[in-house]
Amino acid sequence: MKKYTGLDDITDLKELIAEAREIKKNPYAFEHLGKRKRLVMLFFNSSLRTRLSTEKAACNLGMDVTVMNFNSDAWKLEFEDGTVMNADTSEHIKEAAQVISQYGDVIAVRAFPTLTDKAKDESEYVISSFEKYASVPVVNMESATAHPLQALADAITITELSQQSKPKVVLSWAPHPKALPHAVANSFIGMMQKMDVDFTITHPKGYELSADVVKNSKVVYDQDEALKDADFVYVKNWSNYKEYGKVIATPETHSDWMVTSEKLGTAQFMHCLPVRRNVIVADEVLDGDQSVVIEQANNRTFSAQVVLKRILENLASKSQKEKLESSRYEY
Ligand SMILES: NCCC[C@H](NC(=O)CCC(=O)O)C(=O)O
Ligand SMILES: NC(=O)OP(=O)(O)O
Repeated sequence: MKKYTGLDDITDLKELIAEAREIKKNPYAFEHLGKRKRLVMLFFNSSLRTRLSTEKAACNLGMDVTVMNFNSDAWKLEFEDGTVMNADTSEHIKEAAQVISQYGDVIAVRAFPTLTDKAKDESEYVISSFEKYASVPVVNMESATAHPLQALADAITITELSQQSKPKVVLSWAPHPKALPHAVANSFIGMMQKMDVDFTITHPKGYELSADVVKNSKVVYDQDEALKDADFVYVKNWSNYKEYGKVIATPETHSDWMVTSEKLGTAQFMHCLPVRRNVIVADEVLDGDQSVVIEQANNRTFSAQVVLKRILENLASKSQKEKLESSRYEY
């Protein structure tokens, strides 16, 4: 694996999940692979799971880790080409990405969307600029439109906990007071399209996600109908996509979309966390036996670790090739 910025970087999902599960059984088996390799993690937004699990994954592989909260600690970055930088941005991504590439062997970035400028968000200008100007592999720790490390952890969790060969998985929108990104839902949908599952999406009318993401996945507007006989219910809020970034359906107008034990039936409950109790989901669900959110978060370590392992292996084979080529040149 050369990088991990989206689900398209996965060539063999089944193998990747199987390998992540092996790593989970034996997390230190490759503790020498990352020796003298450094992961630099850059956060433009808050994080609990991604920050701690990705650092743990890197350490399990013997890597060193540097974490930087970009907004509070670094210079404000300019991403536009040819700008006269006489306002509030102090450093251009062109220099920053090249400089960071000298300090880190892998760069991981978290950068949420503006939720005000759809075109800018969909251009993924932050993570794609890092990809463009960095000379080392880039890992997506949740960008404007995608959260592929989360989706891989979700796929591991469903594979581990499924009691059916083709489980019924439902992604349900739920209300939230704030405008939230589409990234988690987008990547979960993309992942379910790659898996052998019976997949349904449910949300209020008008809350359609990008057609480029949903493709031909089934959408059912009646939540009760969608949830019928589900094996896994994945709940997530997202802000309106058409009226970009707006909160049209609120916890007040759509409290009936909150997931309760009655709605869940016999399904297992999933959420990427953090989750707002009694807004997205009732206490009884999170505190009950059918919630798998803690194990789902545990799998973030193994999703990050399998990705970093594949990237480190690719770096090792690249440097092996370079050594061979330079020794050929000497003779
Ligand atoms: N990384 C996991 C989810 C991050 C983000 N959630 C949030 O911002 C929730 C914040 C709050 O509930 O205040 C999202 O939906 O993409
Ligand atoms: N699920 C997830 O990405 O959590 P954090 O935002 O806490 O990293």
